[in-house]
Amino acid sequence: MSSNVQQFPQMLTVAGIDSSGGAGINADVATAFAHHVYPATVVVAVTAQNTYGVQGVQLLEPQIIEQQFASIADDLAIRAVKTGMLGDQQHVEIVAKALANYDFGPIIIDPVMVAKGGAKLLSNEAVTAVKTKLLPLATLVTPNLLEAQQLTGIEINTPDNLVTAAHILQSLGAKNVLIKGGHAIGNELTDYILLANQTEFTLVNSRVDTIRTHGTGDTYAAAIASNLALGYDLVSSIKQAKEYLYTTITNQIIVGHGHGPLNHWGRMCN
Ligand SMILES: Nc1ncnc2c1ncn2[C@@H]1O[C@H](COP(=O)(O)OP(=O)(O)OP(=O)(O)O)[C@@H](O)[C@H]1O
Ligand SMILES: Cc1ncc(CO)c(N)n1
Repeated sequence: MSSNVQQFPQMLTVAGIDSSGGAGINADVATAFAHHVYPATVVVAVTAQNTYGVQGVQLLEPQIIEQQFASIADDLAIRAVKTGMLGDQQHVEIVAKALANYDFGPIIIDPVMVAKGGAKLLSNEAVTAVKTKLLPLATLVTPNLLEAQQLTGIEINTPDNLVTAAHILQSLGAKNVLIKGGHAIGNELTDYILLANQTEFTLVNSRVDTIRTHGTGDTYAAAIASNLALGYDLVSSIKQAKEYLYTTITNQIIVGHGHGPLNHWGRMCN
């Protein structure tokens, strides 16, 4: 019998595992597969979590995190990397050191701070490390409104403040900035993008009336990283990622009783 050999571009996610399968590394892996991209993983944290909230967090020992990076770098050909939940200052620093050391292609930093139910996924002290160690490495940083406020110290309550915050994130070293609007009030959600060449644009979509939005931020960043691994430029990677995300929100699946996960088969339902 003849065999079939195929090659898929490889991406890497550096984040936490969600036992309920909807966010973190689980969302990233599902997103990569849906894009026909092969996902490698560096596990930084294990969470006991469901659609109601986070019940437990365990950060892994530094040595096994460093070993995961080395194992991947020694063997795979990673074309894009994204980071998610990193936990505390020490782990942010370990990850930043590894990302500076190895060439995994474009670096998407999703500065995950708080889970949907309000549980902290990044300690307060770690915010400084994200600013000083991770943002200078970022090809793209993708904060939500609260994360953008924390990182810049700016209260984002007007479109002007939003633009100011994006420029501050650039001055901290992130080349491109995407501030997500999912936490805004109202039925129209706007993401604001400021590119390295100072071009700016927005992506606007209507809010889907659903509580099943567990893992939206992770999925968005993982879809951008997948598109970059496929060879798309940054702007089309962002736009296509947004479309992918929307299909996962509009085609709902029923898992759990709270903030349920997205539907990564969503594209096949349309
Ligand atoms: N109910 C919704 N309907 C449509 N789009 C949504 C909805 N909720 C979130 N989004 C979109 O998902 C993206 C991520 O939104 P958000 O600002 O909530 O990120 P996040 O807080 O990082 O997500 P997470 O809670 O997974 O960490 C945004 O582009 C936002 O417009
Ligand atoms: C492990 C993990 N990473 C990220 C998030 C944010 O969506 C979460 N809830 N859990």
